[in-house]
Amino acid sequence: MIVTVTLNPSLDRTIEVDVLTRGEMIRARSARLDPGGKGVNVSRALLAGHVTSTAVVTVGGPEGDQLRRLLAAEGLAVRAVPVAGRTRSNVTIAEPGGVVTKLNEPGGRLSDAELAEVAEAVAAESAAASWVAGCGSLPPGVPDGIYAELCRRVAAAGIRVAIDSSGPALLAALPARPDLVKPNREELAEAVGRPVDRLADVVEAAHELRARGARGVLVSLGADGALLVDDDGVIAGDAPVERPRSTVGAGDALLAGFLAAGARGPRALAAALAWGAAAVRLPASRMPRHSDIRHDIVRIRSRPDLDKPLVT
Ligand SMILES: Nc1ncnc2c1ncn2[C@@H]1O[C@H](COP(=O)(O)OP(=O)(O)OP(=O)(O)O)[C@@H](O)[C@H]1O
Ligand SMILES: O=P(O)(O)OC[C@@]1(O)O[C@H](CO)[C@@H](O)[C@@H]1O
Repeated sequence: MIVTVTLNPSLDRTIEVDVLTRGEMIRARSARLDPGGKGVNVSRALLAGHVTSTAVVTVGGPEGDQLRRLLAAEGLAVRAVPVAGRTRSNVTIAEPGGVVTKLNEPGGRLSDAELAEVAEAVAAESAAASWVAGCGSLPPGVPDGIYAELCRRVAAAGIRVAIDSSGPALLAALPARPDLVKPNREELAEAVGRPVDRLADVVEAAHELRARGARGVLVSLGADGALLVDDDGVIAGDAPVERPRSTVGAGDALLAGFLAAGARGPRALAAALAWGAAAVRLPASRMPRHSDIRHDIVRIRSRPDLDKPLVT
């Protein structure tokens, strides 16, 4: 059983267009609305993969009510914490070939009292959990140290913790020794303050995050696949997708696949890559079901070519 925590969930509207031209009126090909936010997506992917999960989310305003309805329609187990600020709406413009432009709102402000209610909800829901995953950006009013606090509380209860965030929230979480962090290439580069252009740079930066406290580092690298650095060493892999449809939520599917497969070693990395690739072949942030996942396309390398320049 895996608990996810999303402090800044969203309604994700995806609009498919032939081409995005700034300053013009564009007629869309299609539009769809999904429940969103990184932890929400991890729980949706776990549900699709038949892994028990509960999503702890803040919900506010009419958008929050709609988020609850969308999650209920998907059959997700949700612990909704009502808050005064309204749930944000994020927009994705998707062009053919998987090119996406995202517009993410900052989200409604959370008060200290609301954060205390989230902490209570996490404690209540995680009694039987093997992992708690804190995912996504922090809305206004939330201190950068919130994920560090989550790590300490969850670890004290003997439960493992994964953090998928960026910027100061990710940096502040490291000394609290998360069992896993899942930066993408950009987030990793920001965390170490230098560009990450080759696999060797990724390895070096991941080691740096470990030196600062993270026990395991799973770096998602878009079309370049993913790289795992933990106590067992370094492994990398990829799973090519010929016709990407939407990369939105692929990182969340990757993390879900990794946790679902035991979060260690080549087997977990291979599952992560298969789930991530399956998400990329689906529209918007649709999460893959068993029938969408292809394990035969995954290539795992225990001795990756470190000089290889990254393409995405
Ligand atoms: N073009 C692609 N081809 C094949 N696999 C891809 C592609 N893009 C993404 N993936 C898979 O999805 C995983 C996650 O992608 P990415 O690194 O873009 O995550 P992310 O930035 O965290 O995404 P998000 O925040 O939208 O969930 C990659 O590690 C890879 O396994
Ligand atoms: O603004 P954040 O919290 O960094 O990311 C939010 C978000 O872009 O992440 C998910 C995809 O990973 C989407 O469902 C959602 O819109």
